[in-house]
Amino acid sequence: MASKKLLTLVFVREHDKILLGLKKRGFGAGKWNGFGGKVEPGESIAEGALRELKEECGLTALELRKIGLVEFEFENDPNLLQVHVFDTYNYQGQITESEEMQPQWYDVKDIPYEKMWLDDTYWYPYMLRSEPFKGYFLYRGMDHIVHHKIEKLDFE
Ligand SMILES: CSc1nc2ncnc(N)c2[nH]1
Repeated sequence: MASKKLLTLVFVREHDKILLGLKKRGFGAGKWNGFGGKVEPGESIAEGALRELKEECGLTALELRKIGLVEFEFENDPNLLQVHVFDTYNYQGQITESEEMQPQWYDVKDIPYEKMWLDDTYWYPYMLRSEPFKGYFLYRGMDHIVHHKIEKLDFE
């Protein structure tokens, strides 16, 4: 029976910069990524996004914008990961390294895609242009995309 796991991903933005975190342990360790994680029982997806952002880098988003949705499946694995992607330009707090993540600002021209998930190069351009999108990626192992699709959405 396939199961759907709800996850969040938040990108903190300045004009031409993006805050990424180097994952220090667990799934995706060693890769740069946005901030996020599992949505816990009893919290909304947005509440989960806010909680993970605060836990992982110390920032509180005062305004979260829904930017997209990315779904992942792995061959021979019944779990579907559904990642809800947000960005924020309006936040407060002190950027703080956590046990999970080492935060660092990047110029959007210098995003280290070679040290990130393969799928990022397909959908970051939509996210960076604030163009709502939906993507789907089927992985074989961790380093090979068998099939993908991506489309623009017209969110409200
Ligand atoms: C291959 S599965 C996957 N999980 C992810 N989490 C966050 N950002 C990604 N690009 C991810 N890809």
